[in-house]
Amino acid sequence: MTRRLGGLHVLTDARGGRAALVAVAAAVAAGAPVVQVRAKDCTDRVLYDFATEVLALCAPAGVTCLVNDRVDVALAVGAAGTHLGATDLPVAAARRVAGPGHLIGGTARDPERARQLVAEGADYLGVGPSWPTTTKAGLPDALGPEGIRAVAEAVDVPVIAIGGVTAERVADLVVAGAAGVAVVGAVSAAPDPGAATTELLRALAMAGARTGPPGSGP
Ligand SMILES: Cc1ncc(COP(=O)(O)OP(=O)(O)O)c(N)n1
Ligand SMILES: Cc1nc(C(=O)O)sc1CCOP(=O)(O)O
Ligand SMILES: [Mg+2]
Repeated sequence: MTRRLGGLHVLTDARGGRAALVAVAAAVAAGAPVVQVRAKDCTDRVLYDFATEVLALCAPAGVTCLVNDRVDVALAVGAAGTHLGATDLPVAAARRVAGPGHLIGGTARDPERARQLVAEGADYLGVGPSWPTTTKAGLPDALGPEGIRAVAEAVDVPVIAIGGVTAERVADLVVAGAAGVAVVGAVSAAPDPGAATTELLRALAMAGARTGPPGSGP
C-alpha cells in the first residue's frame, strides 16, 4: 500500500474518546491523507484501544495512520508509523525496534537537529511551532515560515509544519518548503471537522503542496 506523508496530518484530540473518533471519521471522510493518534495521560490499554479504533477508521480509506510517542503501541496495532519527539524514544532506537518498513517521524526545531534526525533514520520531520498555539504548553517561541524554510532547506525528507496552523496560514508554509501541515485544533476542535479538513486540503492544493508519496513529483 502507498503510504502518504505529505499533505495534511490530522492529530487527534489528546483526550481521545468518542468525540475524538467522531472528528477522525469526519476528517477521513473528507480526504485527510494522514491521521496521527495523539492521546495523552491515559493508560497503555486505553491508548491501545483508541489507536485500534482510529486505525479501523483509517485502513479502509487508505489513510496513513501514525501513533505519537509510542512505537510499541504503533507496532501492536499495526499502524504505518510513529512520531517521536525529544522526550520520546530516540529515532535510532525506534528504528532498531521497528525495522526499515515502519515510518518514523521526528520533531525538529532547527536545521542541526533536523539533519541529526534524518541521519538516525527519520522518514519525515514535524517542525514547529510555526505560530503560537494554545494546544500544547511549554513550547519555544514560534519559528514562523522562515524557521520552517531553514529546516526544509537542510534536509531532503518531507517537512510537516505544526503549531497554530490554519487554512489561511498554509500557503506561507508551503512557499517556505513545507510538504504538509499538521493540525490539532484546526480540525479536532472545529465545529465541523469534515468541513475544516476540506478547507485545509483546498488550501494545500491551492498552494501547490506535494501530497503524493515521497518522490512522486509536485
Ligand atoms: C507532525 C508532528 N510534528 C510534531 C509533533 C510534536 O511531537 P512531540 O515533540 O513528541 O510532542 P507531543 O506531540 O508528544 O506533545 C507531532 N506530534 N507531530
Ligand atoms: C503537539 C504540538 N507540537 C508542536 C511542536 O511545535 O512541536 S505544536 C503542537 C500543537 C499543535 O496544535 P494546533 O494545531 O492546535 O496548534
Ligand atoms: Mg511526543
